[in-house]
Amino acid sequence: MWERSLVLSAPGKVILHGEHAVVHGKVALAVALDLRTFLHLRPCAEGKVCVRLPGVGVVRSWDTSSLQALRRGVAADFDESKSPSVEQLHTLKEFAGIAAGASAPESLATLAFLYMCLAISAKYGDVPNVDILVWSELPTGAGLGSSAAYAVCLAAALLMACRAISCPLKEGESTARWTEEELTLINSWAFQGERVIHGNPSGVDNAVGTWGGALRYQSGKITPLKRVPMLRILLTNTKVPRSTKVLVAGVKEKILKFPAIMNPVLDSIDAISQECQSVLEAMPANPSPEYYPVLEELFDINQHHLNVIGVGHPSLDRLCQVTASHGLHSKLTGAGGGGCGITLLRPDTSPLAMEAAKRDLCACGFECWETNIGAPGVTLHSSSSLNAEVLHALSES
Ligand SMILES: Nc1ncnc2c1ncn2[C@@H]1O[C@H](COP(=O)(O)OP(=O)(O)OP(=O)(O)O)[C@@H](O)[C@H]1O
Ligand SMILES: C[C@@](O)(CCO)CC(=O)[O-]
Ligand SMILES: [Mg+2]
Repeated sequence: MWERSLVLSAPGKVILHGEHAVVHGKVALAVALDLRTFLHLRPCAEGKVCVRLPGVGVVRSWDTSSLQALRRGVAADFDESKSPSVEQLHTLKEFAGIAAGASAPESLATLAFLYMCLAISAKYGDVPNVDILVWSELPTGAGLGSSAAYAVCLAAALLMACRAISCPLKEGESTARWTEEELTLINSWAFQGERVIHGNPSGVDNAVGTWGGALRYQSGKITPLKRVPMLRILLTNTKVPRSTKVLVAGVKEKILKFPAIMNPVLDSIDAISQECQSVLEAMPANPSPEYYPVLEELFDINQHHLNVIGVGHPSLDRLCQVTASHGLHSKLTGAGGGGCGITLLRPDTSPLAMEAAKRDLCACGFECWETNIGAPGVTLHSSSSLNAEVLHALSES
């Protein structure tokens, strides 16, 4: 029963290779991060739907009856296989008082919630009386899949509230996950949320948010990597804001303008992803340094390609130069244009060298931290299993 208060979470992601190219049918390799978005779901007694999104400054509530009426007005063709239409989004924007061309985080987050709430409930029953709070350990709009983690959490919560999927947490368990079939449904609705936020997503980010681990993604086909070695990755946030939607649209424009020049670059990125996959799958769990030169060279080549397709940024160039001065190799991750970069740490990278690199990166105004990759996908938590920080966020709400 979901009627009690529940907390669920989904991880962010790091794309090792294939960002942008994956939107055009090429291979991407992506891994789940140990930074998560959390959603607290509880029933709202007074016939209301309440949403609080402190990360983007949204506190909204609507009468369930007004959403039900709105749904009747736009619902005819809601389906998880159909893109949200311009007309549907226009109607939802008018209802929520969002300006036509608004692209601010709070507008997109509200629109994605409204779309998913109406579309999911249109398919599975009435608009549920829910109170939803979302908060995140992920920086918003920095290339770590915050939009997908948000959409995956919303999809799982709303599907549970509409009883389209089970509540898998048993008495005495601290965490639980859904069946493959249920995860497939969560993923397909999360993709719709990503469509509202991104325009034309490939689906790789929501796939990682749903399944977690490390995977290869191509045109909707999700293949878990056979073996993933313990990779140490330094994440650096340049703190330069950017929008995935705008960057993805810019790449499309460039491909249309210079197809003979850009398509070979996308093919080369595809080959990089495939080469990287072969290397990773051949590496032992605790790899020795001899595997690293190839991985480092692939980072360097891909970073040049990403600059060619127009998603670089001076802050990312700086990040690469600073780490190179410490013998480390970096590339942007996610949509680029600012946001985050990843630096490959070798097993023989000394703590001293890493501290020196971190100090120089921080001196540029960047924030950096070492991460663990391969985290679990969307998960339901019992309140006793939540860590102190999560409980604190809950008690503040
Ligand atoms: N915690 C959150 N609460 C509500 N909305 C969020 C949250 N995190 C992200 N979003 C939504 O996602 C948008 C950011 O998505 P965007 O795709 O541009 O960046 P990203 O997902 O962090 O990076 P990338 O897509 O490159 O991995 C925000 O504008 C907001 O609408
Ligand atoms: C830039 C992009 O390839 C990754 C964003 O994390 C967009 C997408 O795949 O939807
Ligand atoms: Mg995103």
